[in-house]
Amino acid sequence: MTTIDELADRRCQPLRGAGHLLDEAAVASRLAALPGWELVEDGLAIRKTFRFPDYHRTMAYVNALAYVAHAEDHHPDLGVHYDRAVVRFSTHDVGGLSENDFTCAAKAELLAGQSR
Ligand SMILES: C[C@H](O)[C@H](O)[C@H]1CNC2=NC(N)=NC(=O)C2=N1
Repeated sequence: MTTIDELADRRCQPLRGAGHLLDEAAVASRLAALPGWELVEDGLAIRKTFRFPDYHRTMAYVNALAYVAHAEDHHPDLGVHYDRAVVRFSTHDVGGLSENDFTCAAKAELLAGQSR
């Protein structure tokens, strides 16, 4: 079984090409470690909506996540709203889901501090 800590302890790697796509079983085992994350777009991406009490806290989270994304050189698509942030990961250089998406989703999850 994959745990969220195992995922979050990894560092993103530069990946390019469809050879880095994760297969269905690999996606399923990683997704099971990420509470509230769902597979979207026919399995090409994962997504979660994080809810916050107000705009200030939403922005604090989004900015912290941007810092992590910069450090990992792997970037989420973000929907930013008053009381929530919609975080979507997919690896455009690979054309779908790679290890990097789950590494960063786990970091995004622990950063929100809502899963422990
Ligand atoms: C060179 C650099 O590693 C790549 O351009 C990275 C940057 N961030 C990225 N972010 C995401 N989400 N997918 C990518 O394929 C990707 N590629």
